[in-house]
Amino acid sequence: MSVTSLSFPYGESIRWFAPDDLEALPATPLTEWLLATGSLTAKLKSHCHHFEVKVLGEALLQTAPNESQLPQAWVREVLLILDGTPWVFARTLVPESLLARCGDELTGLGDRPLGELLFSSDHFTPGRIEVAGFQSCGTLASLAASLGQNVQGRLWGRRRYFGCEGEELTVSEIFLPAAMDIILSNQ
Ligand SMILES: C=C(O[C@@H]1C=C(C(=O)O)C=C[C@H]1O)C(=O)O
Repeated sequence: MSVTSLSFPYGESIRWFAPDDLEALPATPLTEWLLATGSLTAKLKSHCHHFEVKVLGEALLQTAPNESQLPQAWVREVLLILDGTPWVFARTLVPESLLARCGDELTGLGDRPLGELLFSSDHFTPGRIEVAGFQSCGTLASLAASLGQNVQGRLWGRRRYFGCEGEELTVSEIFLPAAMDIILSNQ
């Protein structure tokens, strides 16, 4: 699968909301995925025979506008691929101050799922979940198109906070059109 002629980073500036602050959440099957509190990796693996993490890029970068109070962070962007179909675009932001304490674990993941670290290590505590439904007119739509998935209408995603020694890293997970079609066809 040739991912795209675009280049990392792909993340867009997305306005996130607490679930209760949204006027409407999407259909129940998708909302269940958005609000699931366990590892998304584990949940995705239960829906496929072959699970793959494709790393799109990792680097210390400036954060997107309105994305973080931090001017820059360690950014990891991946595609989570089920039986050859990209289901999720994920973007993780790690504060530099956190890198100094547990950076090796986070920056040395490679194509191992981040969730296997976050949900196995005592260093990290899963925190609050925010949700967003947005019209992507930027790099995420282009990325999806390059994957043969055309964005029709809104994309839905979530942003989760993971605490570590008084700091927080964030993991944003955007469900791509192919995933939304499959999830919503199970209504
Ligand atoms: C946070 C998790 O890790 C998953 C794996 C990611 C990665 O490898 O970069 C990013 C987002 C997650 O969907 C999880 O499994 O819940």
